Amino acid sequence: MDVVKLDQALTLARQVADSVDILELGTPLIKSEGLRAITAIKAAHPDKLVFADLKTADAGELEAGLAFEAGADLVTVMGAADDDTVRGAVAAGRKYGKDVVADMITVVDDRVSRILEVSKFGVSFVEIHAGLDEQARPGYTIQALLDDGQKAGVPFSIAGGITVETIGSVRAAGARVAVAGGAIYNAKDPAAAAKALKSRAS
Ligand SMILES: O=C([C@H](O)CO)[C@H](O)[C@H](O)COP(=O)(O)O
Repeated sequence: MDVVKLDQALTLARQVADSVDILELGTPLIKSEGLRAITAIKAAHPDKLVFADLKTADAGELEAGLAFEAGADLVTVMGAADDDTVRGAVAAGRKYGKDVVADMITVVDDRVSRILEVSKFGVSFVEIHAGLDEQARPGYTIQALLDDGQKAGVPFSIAGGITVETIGSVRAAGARVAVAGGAIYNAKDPAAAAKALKSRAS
């Protein structure tokens, strides 16, 4: 949910809840509304996994711990961060019994090697991710993300402009989680868009 107001996020979450397993709070939403957004979404949807896309770049244990205290079930730490930042976030995950995901956004050169390194630090999975700015460049496709997921051979999610046309290939590549943002929140009918994505992913 890359909306920036909590009320928008609560509305969106309610619209799509029947079709999603995880509610992910995008980084802009957390920056705009703070950790209270995590608490509010979890309170409204206690049956869903709440994923706080912190994209932590430093102080991994501290930041991940703050999000877990607020109610997050999963948080992201930057895969490009210092090894000890990733390890710190994983330590917080172990303390709270929750999951840490290494977001591989910005890791482009030799991404598979870094995926294999961070996987050894105990993250639950890696997110192979092309951010909104990378997606906006001409010629962008999701294929390079899928190829690296298959090459790495470790649990992974894909984020990078997944659509109803591409979500089947994400599943076929073996992804554990498909993260869909704009395909849902930019749709005229987010509930119908989420339902269509789910039907193509199952
Ligand atoms: O993580 C994301 C981005 O960096 C802004 O927070 C997006 O939520 C993620 O890329 C999924 O959104 P779409 O790419 O629009 O599907």
